[in-house]
Amino acid sequence: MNNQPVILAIDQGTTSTRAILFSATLEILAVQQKELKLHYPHKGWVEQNPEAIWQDTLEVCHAVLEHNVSMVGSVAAIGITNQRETTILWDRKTGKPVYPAIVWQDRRTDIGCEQLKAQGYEPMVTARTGLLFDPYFSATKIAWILDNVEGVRSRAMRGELAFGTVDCYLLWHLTGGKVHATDVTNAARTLLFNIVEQKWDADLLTLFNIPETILPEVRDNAARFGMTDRILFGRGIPIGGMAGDQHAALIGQRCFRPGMVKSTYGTGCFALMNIGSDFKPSQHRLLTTPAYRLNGKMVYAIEGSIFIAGAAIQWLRDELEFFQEVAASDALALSVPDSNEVYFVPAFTGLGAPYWRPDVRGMISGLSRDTTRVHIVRAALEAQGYQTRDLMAAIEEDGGHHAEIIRVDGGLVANKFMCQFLADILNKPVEVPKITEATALGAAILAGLTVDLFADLEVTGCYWQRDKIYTPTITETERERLYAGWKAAVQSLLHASRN
Ligand SMILES: Nc1ncnc2c1ncn2[C@@H]1O[C@H](COP(=O)(O)OP(=O)(O)O)[C@@H](O)[C@H]1O
Ligand SMILES: O=P(O)(O)OC[C@H](O)CO
Repeated sequence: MNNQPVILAIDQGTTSTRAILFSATLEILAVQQKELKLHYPHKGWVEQNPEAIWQDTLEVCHAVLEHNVSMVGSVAAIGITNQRETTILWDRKTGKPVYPAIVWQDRRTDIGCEQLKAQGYEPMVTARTGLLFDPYFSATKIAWILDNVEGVRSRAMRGELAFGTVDCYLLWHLTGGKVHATDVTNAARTLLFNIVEQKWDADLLTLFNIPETILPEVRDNAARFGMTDRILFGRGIPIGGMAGDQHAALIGQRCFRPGMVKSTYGTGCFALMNIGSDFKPSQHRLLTTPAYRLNGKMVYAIEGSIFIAGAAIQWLRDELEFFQEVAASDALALSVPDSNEVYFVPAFTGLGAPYWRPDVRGMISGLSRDTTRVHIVRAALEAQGYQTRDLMAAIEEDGGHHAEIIRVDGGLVANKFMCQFLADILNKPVEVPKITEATALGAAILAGLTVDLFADLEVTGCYWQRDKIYTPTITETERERLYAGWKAAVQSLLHASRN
């Protein structure tokens, strides 16, 4: 019988939805997971069904609690973390979405972003939001729904509709439609939230032609977000933590000191460095974003965003049918000494930082008669290292700190070849924690803070444990030779796409 308090973390990712029960000493007690479908109705469009997102969330929460009935009464708080930027508009009365969720990877608004850039607005937007014009962020997705789905703009103007990223949509449903709120990290990914003044920005709302009536209230990451509707779990449970998945992973990896870096390899890859309490716009086309805000005090991070990481391995599995399980890619990559000069640039949905080219698409180069599928698999895993290397020096310069070590997490870090290659190409040690579910862990920490299971963030540091460390093994000459090949491949792609 377990009478100790436990925390339920909901991690709604792009590829799957997870519910994880954590003990008060932050060990994983139980996990339930369900894969989520992506839909590609047109080239460059990526959508998900919001109702499936909510139903899957409820299903995994019920499953994890049903399998651990003794713990149901012990859930002290819920923490929510989520794929960011993905945009949902729904009817405040019925909860029904007015359109599918437009996923962060969706590129349908790239021309609109180009036009705004050409009109010279980008410096102002970067100074206020830390972001730049790219279809990645929510604002142009919201505007697209308002402008393209019949009747939606007038319903929004009448106050009938609510906008939210996935965290906000889940909170609304978990509280039975009572709370329309988000947290500062998710708000910061919309292009509408001023992260210096920490409020929705009236000029940006005008620029994107978005009515304020649809926006949620913005709260700290550890806050009383509301109680779950009794109908859902038989009793009201406080929702105490909320953060976008990359910010939650920074917390889960305990990167509490300026200069500490984590890189999460899930569907995409996102490397964040904690830069402390001063806002600094990037000089290298990276993003400045809230790391977290607690008791009203903001800590910022510099972020490098890579759109495709694990998704490339899934593509090899599902579309090319190279293997049945993504885990098989590890042994395959290790079965050859190198990638035989093959480079795989996984720009399926454009290139993110530092290139920001929504128009380009993926490329596999260097194919010859003796290329095998194994070389392509290896090149796809190596691409994760190269993409991270593209960001690291810029993150260090923007952040003003040398990163001694990189803490990694996410589904892909189960792949030993990928982790070793990352250490080799970055020329830095790569640390894998015992709990690689850093995202859910971060949400659990935030929820635990609100219900006083932890006095402050720092006390949770003692529960972080390293599982493995990968150290560089290749020579400088080899490292630079490999990286030069990657740079040449990316340049040829960028050049070909411009012509
Ligand atoms: N052993 C592995 N080797 C390579 N890729 C893997 C491995 N295990 C998981 N992945 C990839 O990791 C991704 C899932 O990671 P996860 O952190 O759950 O993602 P998300 O939070 O985006 O849903 C998938 O894209 C999958 O292809
Ligand atoms: O689904 P993930 O874990 O790759 O994360 C998605 C990001 O939050 C998008 O910004």
